[in-house]
Amino acid sequence: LNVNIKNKISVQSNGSKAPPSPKQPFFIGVAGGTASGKTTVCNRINSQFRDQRIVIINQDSFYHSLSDKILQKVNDYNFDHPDAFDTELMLSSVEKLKHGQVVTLPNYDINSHKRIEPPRQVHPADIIILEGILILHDSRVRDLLNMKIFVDEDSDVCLSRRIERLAIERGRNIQNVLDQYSRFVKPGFEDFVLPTKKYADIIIPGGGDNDVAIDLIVQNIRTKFGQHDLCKIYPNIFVIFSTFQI
Ligand SMILES: [N-]=[N+]=N[C@@H]1[C@H](O)[C@@H](CO)O[C@H]1n1ccc(=O)[nH]c1=O
Repeated sequence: LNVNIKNKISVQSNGSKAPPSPKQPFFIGVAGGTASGKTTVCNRINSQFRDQRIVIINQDSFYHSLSDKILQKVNDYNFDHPDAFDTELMLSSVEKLKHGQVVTLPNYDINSHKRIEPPRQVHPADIIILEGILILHDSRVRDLLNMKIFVDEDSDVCLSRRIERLAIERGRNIQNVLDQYSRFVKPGFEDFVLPTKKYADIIIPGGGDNDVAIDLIVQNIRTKFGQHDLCKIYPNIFVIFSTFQI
């Protein structure tokens, strides 16, 4: 075990003398079309980590509240455009979490299209997953992510899931769902979501059903955590090693 630890540290401390900084959260971005399987991917990753604290933050929480004026013509509102989101608030929230601060996130209600009470308190965690159709759109958000995932599902599968979810489960008028899809969701996917695929580190074909992809992602996070945990579990060895080095 000693040899193993020593090797790990020698790999770890490539010339860096200072003991490791307090562990920052590991940020994962999960983007992709609506109903592509993003939430399933997030939940399956979440279920693989019991000894780490994981928080999932939905980009949908950051939708701007709609004024009553816009609400009167909500069918003409484009929820699939980047400007529909309060990205500045999302950025400031992520920055705070990165520095170990507790944040208060808005609680957006998709039925009333408004932020409702109470807001959501989010405490810093070991792994923070940001999930949403346009998570990879803003370069400032991308720069904060340690891992960028794009969930790639066929559009017809996404549409059929969306009809099932919105019309069957939530009782929305199917014509209304199809109109919104052709006016906003499909063009929004092609203009804004699909172009962010090129920024992904990992593209998951078949979304949440892709066991191999999920396992590879979980293993990769574990190795990253391995490094992190080593610092956490053996901090004193780091000090000893760096003393000898000096
Ligand atoms: N319209 N439409 N689709 C958007 C978008 O594709 C999806 C993003 O998760 O949520 C949908 N969305 C978001 C906020 C809202 O108030 N209503 C709504 O339908």
